[in-house]
Order: sequence, then structure tokens, then C-alpha cells
Amino acid sequence: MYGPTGAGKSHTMFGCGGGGSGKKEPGVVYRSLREILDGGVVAFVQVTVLEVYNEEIYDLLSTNCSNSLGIGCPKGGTTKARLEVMGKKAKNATFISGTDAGKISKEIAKVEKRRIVKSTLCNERSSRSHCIIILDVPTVGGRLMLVDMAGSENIDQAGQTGFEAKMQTAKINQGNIALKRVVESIANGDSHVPFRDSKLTMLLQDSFEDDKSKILMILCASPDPKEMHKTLCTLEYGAKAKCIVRGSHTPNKDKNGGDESSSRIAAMDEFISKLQSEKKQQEKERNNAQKQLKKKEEEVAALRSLLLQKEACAATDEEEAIEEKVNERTQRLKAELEKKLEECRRMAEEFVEMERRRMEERIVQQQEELEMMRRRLEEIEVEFRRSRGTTDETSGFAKRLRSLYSDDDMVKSMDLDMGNNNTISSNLSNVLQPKPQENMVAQMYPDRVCLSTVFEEEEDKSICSVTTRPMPSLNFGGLGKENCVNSTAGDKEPASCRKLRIENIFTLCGNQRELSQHTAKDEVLQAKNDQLVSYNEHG
Ligand SMILES: Nc1ncnc2c1ncn2[C@@H]1O[C@H](COP(=O)(O)OP(=O)(O)OP(=O)(O)O)[C@@H](O)[C@H]1O
Repeated sequence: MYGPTGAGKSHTMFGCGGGGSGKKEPGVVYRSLREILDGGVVAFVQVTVLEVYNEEIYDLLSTNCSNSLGIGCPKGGTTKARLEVMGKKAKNATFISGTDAGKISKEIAKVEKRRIVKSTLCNERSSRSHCIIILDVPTVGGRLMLVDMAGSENIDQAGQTGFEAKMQTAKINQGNIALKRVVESIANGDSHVPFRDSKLTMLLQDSFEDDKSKILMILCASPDPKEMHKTLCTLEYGAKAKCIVRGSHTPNKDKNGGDESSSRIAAMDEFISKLQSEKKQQEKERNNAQKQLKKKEEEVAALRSLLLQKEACAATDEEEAIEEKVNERTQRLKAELEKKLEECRRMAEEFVEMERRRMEERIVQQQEELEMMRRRLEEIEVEFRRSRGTTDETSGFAKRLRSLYSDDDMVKSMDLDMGNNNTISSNLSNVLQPKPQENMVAQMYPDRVCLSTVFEEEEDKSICSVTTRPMPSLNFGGLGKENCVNSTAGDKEPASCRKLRIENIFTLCGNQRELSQHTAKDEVLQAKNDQLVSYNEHG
């Protein structure tokens, strides 16, 4: 029983509510006795009650007062026998025996009152001694030692004054401190355990050293909050006592002749097995932790793969969006291209229509000009006939022109009917003769009239062209105007001159197509003539 003063050690040990076995609340001593004797198995016990006070052992059951001490004797005045310690036991200790738990309890209750108590500031009946009740059961060879320790206390807190009182408190604490050292030494595995530092530890040595013994420590703590620090110290002491591995630290020579090494080895084996069990537990926890870690890693991997899938989907969506934009833009550009093409087509049609209108206007204009030219020729012819004194209007060049242009075909304007070219030629010859009247007409219309006659010798045809337009850019090629006007069919003029005239005629008429065709035809004929001449010359 361990704890600070006033915590309830004596109350737990002996109970309260009356003396002997008749207590309403019996303590551990009476309960144990009843359990041993009333259990039906064991019918006999020997009880010894000892008190350790000031490092002396007193027999509370002895009535011999020879060794009695005056100090601290209960009111009853009964002296207590002081005992010597022999080995680990009190020599000549008195015991009471019996099989009746009630009677024994009453005797114990009597001697309980013989314990030395004193009123302190902490406890009105503070035990000043350690009380040891030893229950021997010879029939089974067992022993139960119940120890009610004196309260560990602070001298100042206990209000102790005077030298003797302080010495008494110091002695009490000596037993407590010695027991504390023994417990710590055993717990630490020291080779030396200080059992002999106090009488209390000497009497308890068997209990600590016997491998078969069991030690139960009851810690008492005060409910007073002011005693908190004491309660903590008490708990620390109890925790230290729990670490005791009995039998491994103290020499033990058992009855079978075994030495301490066997018990030490057993203790070591037990310690090793304890460590192994702890290791197994730790490995189990580690395996569980690894499983959880693996599970977490799998979850992380799954989440990563999910993230990658999401990113891939996002990339695909982005590509699709880009492709869709490209398609949309392509469609828009195609539409714009179609629109532009349509616009170009429309512009081309407008241009063609405009050109067609312009050409029509030009044709109309040319027709008007031809008509005007024709009328002018008629006037000239009338003038010419009048100057000659003839009135024949059915012949002549003007008449022929009138018949030719009776229909409005502009193409025929350049393709004169060659079937009657002699007449035309003669008429033209007449018309184009450099006669005084003609000169006169020419003088009258110097920039409006220009006549040119071409005789196609090879085809025996003559082409006559007349124009009343201003001469745009006629090429006379060194030929005098007189030569051009006065040319006849019989004249031997050079081919270049003849070509030049034809070009002039077509230029005047504005028909370049016929000009190119005629020129090409002329060149072909010229080539044939040259071949023929060459053939004749060489036979
Ligand atoms: N559990 C409890 N129920 C009722 N009263 C109790 C209890 N524990 C202790 N007490 C009372 O407290 C007082 C002190 O108890 P007790 O004498 O047992 O303390 P103690 O630890 O033995 O002190 P000390 O070490 O000084 O002897 C006593 O009057 C006791 O009746």
C-alpha cells in the first residue's frame, strides 16, 4: 500500500465502521482472511502482525512489555515486543492461528489500535509506522504479506516541529525511500539491490526475490487538487514498480540448487519474447502501413491516368475546334471566291455587252459615213458629168456603189463584185484620171477624198476602194500622190508599191482582217511566180 499521508492507505487496509470482523466496510486484511478461511479449501492460518517504527521491528501481537517503548504507545498502555531480524524474517515473532476468520479478525483489530499514530496537519491519525500483517498458510506453504506503509510526507507540510518529530518523519521517509530504491534497482536491472537499507525492505526481500511470488502494489491518491503533485509522484513510482522483472536481478539459490543465472536467463527470455512480440506487432503495423501506402499509390496512379485521359481529350477537342475553324474559314473563302468569280463573270458580260454596243455604234457610224461618202460621190459624179455635158446616170462608179450598198452589209464593202470589174476598172480609170476636173475636185476636197486603184494582175481582177474619211496614216512608201492616183492596169509598177496601195486601201476602210488575208495571199502568189520564173530559166 503506497501513497502520501492522508490518502487512505490505512483505510484501504483495515476499513472503517467498527472494530474486528464486524466492520461495515472491512479492509483488504479482513477480506483476505475471510477469503482464505471461508473458501472451504484451507482451514488453518497463522497470523503475524509487525510494526516498523524508527527502523525497529515490533511485534504487535506480543504482550511482553520487556522491550516496550514508551514512545508512541497507544492509550491502552500495552507495550510491544521489539524483534530482531534474522535473515529475512523477524526472529521469534508472535502469531495467532485458527480457522475462524471472525476471531482472527477481532484480534487483528485489537492490535491495529496499537499502531503508533500521531495527529499532523495532513492527517488526524497519521500512521507513524509501517504495519506488516503476515498470513501464513502451512497446509499449502503459502504466505500473504500485507503492508500498510507510513505516509510519505513533507516535514513542513506535516507541521512537524521539534527534533524528535523531525527525526521521526525522517525515519518514516527512510523506509519509503529504501523501498523506492529497491524497486528502481530491480527495475533497472542493477546487480546490487539495496534491501538492507531499511528494515522494511529486509522483511520484503523474499517477496522480491522469489520467482513464484506475486507483488501487488496499491497506490492511494488524495482527491484534493492541492495534492496533485503528490499524486503524480505516486503514479510515477507505481509506473516504475511495473517495470520490475522479478528474479532476474537478485541472487536466488532455490531449493533445487539452481543459481541466479537460470532465473536471469529466464527473465532475459521473457524479455526477448516480449521484444519479439513487440517487433511482430510493429511489423504487422508496418505491413498495414505499406498496404495502405500501396493502395494510396494505386489511387494516385489511377488519378494520374485519369488526368492524362482528360488532357488527351482536351487536346483532341482543341484539334477538332481548330479543324472546324479551318473548315469554316475554307468555306468562307470559297464563298468569297465564288462571289468574286461571279462578279468577274458579270463584269466580263458587261464588258462584252459594252463592246458589242460600241461595235454596233461604230458600225452605225461607219454606215453613216459610207452613206455620206456615197452621196458625196454622187455629187462628184454629177459634177463630173455636168462638166462633160452628159446626163447618163445609169452608168458610172457612183451607180455601182449605190447598187452595192443597197444592203447594209459592211463586209461586202470590201469585197466588191469582181464579175464586172472591167466596167468598174474602166469607170474607175475614168474617174481616177488626172483630168482638170478631177484636179479641181481634189482641190475642192483636199483632205476628204483619196482614190486608189489596184489591179491584180495574177488573178486579173481589180479592186477598187473609195474612202471619204480623213487619211489617218497612209503609207505612200516614196510614191508620189500622183503615181497612186494615176495608176493604170497596164503600168508596170513594183510589187512593193502595189502592196502598199492595198494596205492603204484597207487602212482607209478600217478592215485589217481583209488586209492581212490579202497580204498573205499576195505573198503566196509572189512566191509561186518566183518559182515559175526560176523553173523557166533553168529549163
Ligand atoms: N475511501 C475512503 N472513504 C472514506 N474515508 C476515507 C477513505 N479513505 C480515507 N478516508 C479517511 O481519510 C482519513 C485518512 O485516511 P488514512 O488514515 O487511511 O490515510 P493514510 O494514507 O493512512 O495516512 P497516513 O499515511 O498519514 O497514515 C481517515 O479519517 C479515513 O477515514
